Formats: sequence, C-alpha cells, structure tokens
Amino acid sequence: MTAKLIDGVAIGKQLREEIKQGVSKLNASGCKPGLAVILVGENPASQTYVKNKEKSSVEVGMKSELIKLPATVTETELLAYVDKLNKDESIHGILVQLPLPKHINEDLVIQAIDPNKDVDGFHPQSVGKMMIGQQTFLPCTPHGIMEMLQRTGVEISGKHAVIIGRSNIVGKPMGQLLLQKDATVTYCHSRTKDLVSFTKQADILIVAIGRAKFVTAEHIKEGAVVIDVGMNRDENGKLCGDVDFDEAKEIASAITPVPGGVGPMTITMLLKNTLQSAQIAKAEGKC
Ligand SMILES: NC(=O)C1=CN([C@@H]2O[C@H](COP(=O)(O)OP(=O)(O)OC[C@H]3O[C@@H](n4cnc5c(N)ncnc54)[C@H](OP(=O)(O)O)[C@@H]3O)[C@@H](O)[C@H]2O)C=CC1
Ligand SMILES: Nc1nc(=O)c2c([nH]1)NC[C@@H]1CN(c3ccc(C(=O)N[C@@H](CCC(=O)O)C(=O)O)cc3)C=[N+]21
Repeated sequence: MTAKLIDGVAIGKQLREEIKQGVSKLNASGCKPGLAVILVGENPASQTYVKNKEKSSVEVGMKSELIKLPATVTETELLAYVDKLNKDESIHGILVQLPLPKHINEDLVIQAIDPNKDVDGFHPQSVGKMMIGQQTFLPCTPHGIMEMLQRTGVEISGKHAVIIGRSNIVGKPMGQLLLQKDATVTYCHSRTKDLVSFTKQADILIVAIGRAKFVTAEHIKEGAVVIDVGMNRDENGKLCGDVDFDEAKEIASAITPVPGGVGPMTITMLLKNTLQSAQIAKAEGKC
C-alpha cells in the first residue's frame, strides 16, 4: 500500500488565500495586521523558521517586525521588549521564538505577553481556555494538524489517536484538540514502556519527539494516518522528520512529509491567529 500524501504546502496555500482576503479587507479599512517576532541568539534552525514566518506574513499583506536580540540579553531587557510590543497598537501578534537561553525564565516571558496578542497560544490563559473549550488562540502546530486532518477528510470521532511527545507546545495541546473532536487519546513519552504496543493501536499517530526517523514500520498499524511533526537533520544533513517516511508510507493510509507537511501549516495558523487578533482589535476600535 502506498499512503496518500497530506500536502501541508497545498493545504496551507488554500488557507493563506482565505487569510489574504481577510487581510486585504482590513487593510482597505486602514487597519494593517502586524506580527512581531522576537528571536534571541543565533540558532540557525530558529533563524530559518523566523525567516519563513516573516516572508509569509508579508506575502499575505501583514506588517512583520523582527526583533533580533543577542544571546546575552537579560531577562529584564527581554521583558521590556515584550512590554513595549504589548503597548504598540500596530502589533496584533507577539511571538517569542523558543527555546530561550538558559538564563531566561521562559514561563515568565510567556506570561508577560498580553493574552490578546498571544498568537502562539502559549500563555496560561490561552492554555486554560483551550482546555475548557472556550474561544481563544490555539497553539499553531496542533491547530494546523487539526486543519490538515479535517481538510483531508480524516475521521476523528471515535478513533484512537496516539501521540508520542508531551511538550507544552505540541504534544499536550494536540491531545486536547483531538479529544475535543471525540478521539480516544493516548499520550506516550520517554518513560512509556513498550511504546510499540501503544503506537500499533493508533488509527491516528502523531509523532513529536525530535529524533530523526525514530518511528519505523514496526510502530504503525496498517491503514493508520501518520502525522510527523519532527524537524531533524539526518546523517547527510538533510531535513527529515521523526518518522522513517519510506517505510511508513507503505503501511499508512495517509502521511505528512517533512519538509512540506506540518511546518508550513504551523506558519499558516500563526497568520490566521494574527489576522483574528487584528479583526478583534478593529471591532474594538483599536485598529
Ligand atoms: N513542524 C513544526 O511546526 C514544529 C516542529 N517541531 C519539532 O517537533 C519535534 C518535537 O518538538 P517539541 O515537542 O518542542 O520537543 P520537546 O523536546 O519539548 O519534547 C519531546 C517529547 O518527546 C518525548 N520523547 C523523547 N524521546 C522519546 C522516546 N525515545 N520515546 C518516546 N518519547 C520520547 C519527550 O518525552 P519526555 O517528556 O518524557 O521527556 C517529550 O515529551 C522537534 O523535532 C521539533 O523541532 C516543534 C514545533 C513545531
Ligand atoms: N514561540 C514559538 N512558536 C513556534 O511555533 C515555534 C517555536 N517557538 N520554536 C520552534 C518551533 C518550530 N517551528 C517550526 C515552524 C515552521 C517550520 C517550517 O516551516 N518547516 C518547513 C521547512 C523549513 C526549513 O526548510 O528548514 C517544512 O517543514 O516544510 C518548522 C518548524 C515553530 N516553532
């Protein structure tokens, strides 16, 4: 069996067309949605993602502001930048690229972001609202995955979704969103014993670990839908996911590639959240 490819670029493109129309409507009324990204340090991978975010936001007609700070920036200085962006009426979305250097308390920085501008959906208020199903900004990667599943016609209700990874930015919220759509959810992580026994039961397998080609044929049930969140380099320095794509595609019914799967959807959802934030500001007479 050869799996159907879930094309994040194509699905993202469709969505970005819709976003572009929303942005141009706002622009015509004199309100330009603005996204600010704070990047601390010189991590080359982070720089690529941040560049992609900047390029994409400009493509849909938004204002994009990149604030690059040295790895030596103090927590106090960083918090002052966040505060300035909180007060800046031309900015509707604030994203602080993670991870931050060890001398900075990540939780403190995330909590400092105005929840109304928390387009990453990482603020405790956003997380809490998501948990109880209230309207809020949803974290971009899991939200993008839900869009991909829905737009591919994958049935979620009653299915067993198994997630490998329990980070605050991917694994944990992923489980919540699937649960809200009536999946039965299992979380696996580094302490899980006999991982294969769980993954083999998955109708939908979401992999967010950060280890190149960790998931192989033996983990996957025939006909499963496999979503690969991983962003790694293989032994030749080539970008690859957490799933061994060549093996998995013979067993799965549908699968996301890396690159070209979850990554582009993450950025698309960031744009969607920023547009939504600007629309709310507009309705409140603040844009
Ligand atoms: N495409 C995109 O848009 C995005 C891609 N990513 C990529 O996704 C991957 C995961 O990111 P993130 O969630 O932030 O990563 P984290 O490092 O924060 O979390 C990794 C998770 O995987 C679990 N894990 C690690 N090793 C194993 C193992 N051998 N068996 C089972 N579970 C394991 C960890 O378990 P434990 O909790 O026990 O330590 C942890 O819960 C990375 O490659 C990252 O680059 C991330 C965000 C967005
Ligand atoms: N505050 C915060 N929010 C994030 O959303 C966030 C973060 N920090 N830190 C890092 C992770 C990672 N992440 C990615 C986004 C896009 C691609 C992406 O566009 N990937 C392309 C390829 C990129 C390339 O060519 O290197 C693809 O998969 O096709 C990947 C990874 C967002 N993250």
